[in-house]
Amino acid sequence: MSEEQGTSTANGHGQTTELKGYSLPTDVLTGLQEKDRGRIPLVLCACGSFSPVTYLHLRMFEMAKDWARLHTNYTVVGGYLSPVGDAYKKKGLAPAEDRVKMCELACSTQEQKVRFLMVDNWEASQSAYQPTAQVLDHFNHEINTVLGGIDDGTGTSTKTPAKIALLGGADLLETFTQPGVWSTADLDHILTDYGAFIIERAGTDMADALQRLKPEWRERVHAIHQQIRNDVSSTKIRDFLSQDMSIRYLVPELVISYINDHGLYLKDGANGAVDGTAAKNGVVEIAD
Ligand SMILES: Nc1ncnc2c1ncn2[C@@H]1O[C@H](COP(=O)(O)OP(=O)(O)OP(=O)(O)O)[C@@H](O)[C@H]1O
Ligand SMILES: O=C(O)c1ccc[n+]([C@@H]2O[C@H](COP(=O)([O-])O)[C@@H](O)[C@H]2O)c1
Repeated sequence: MSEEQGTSTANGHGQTTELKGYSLPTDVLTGLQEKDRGRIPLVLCACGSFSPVTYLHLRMFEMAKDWARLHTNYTVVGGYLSPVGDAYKKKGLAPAEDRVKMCELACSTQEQKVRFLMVDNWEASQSAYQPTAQVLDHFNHEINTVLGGIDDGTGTSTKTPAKIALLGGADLLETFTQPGVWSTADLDHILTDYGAFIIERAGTDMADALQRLKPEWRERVHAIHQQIRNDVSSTKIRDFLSQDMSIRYLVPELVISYINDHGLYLKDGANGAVDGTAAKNGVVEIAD
């Protein structure tokens, strides 16, 4: 994790802390290729707990990438997992440092030639909770202002602005209309200025969730059906771990090793770590 600098700035939502030495990872952010001429570069940003990251989290990017290529004028040039910070305090949340590390290990399993996924630790490193609108503003700033955009593929080093969009599952979409969860101003900003790519999820009626949105927001949502359904969830993974059941082929092998080495998700029965504290260093507390 990056070291905090001590200065903090308020930017209309909450506090963000400037992180000393922070820079957005861009190692596998690609430029537009010759074949993409005329298309708009798209950067997908998935915000979530990732406690732990699963193969479905990685697969969401593949589904959205295919969908964008087949049904839109966008081309995905990069994807970011942005694990939420410890201040989120959701049940089952392992420490942010561990969740970032597990996401990095998961991304390291990508095949060299087709790599486009990265992990950004900016959100996870903040001591204050960062609303998703603010996280998307962060990505927009880093990619379109700091980097100046994406190489447009003309061979002239000219850059073109990238579209930044939120990537998530249908359960996230469902929360958009649940009272008291999101601020209307934030949703308006997220959907009007960025847009969302939403993956169908078992247990959520995506059509109904879409119908509940204001029409002007609905048209900013790309709703993607899972053609091969995968119902894995981090909750189920934590559940399996707490019962000493196998999670092999649901979670990348390197992530499984990390969980075992750090004794994560063994505490408090089915829901694993509570309030951001995981059972660490093999010290296991069994719930009654
Ligand atoms: N099986 C799935 N199908 C579709 N979307 C998914 C699936 N698993 C996770 N997602 C989406 O991935 C994003 C980040 O996931 P998150 O970390 O919240 O995982 P989760 O499995 O929902 O976690 P938990 O079980 O701890 O609530 C969310 O937008 C979520 O909707
Ligand atoms: O910004 C908001 O107001 C907001 C409201 C609800 C959820 N979110 C984000 O949505 C993500 C939900 O993750 P999870 O694991 O709780 O499904 C997480 O990144 C939260 O920060 C964000």
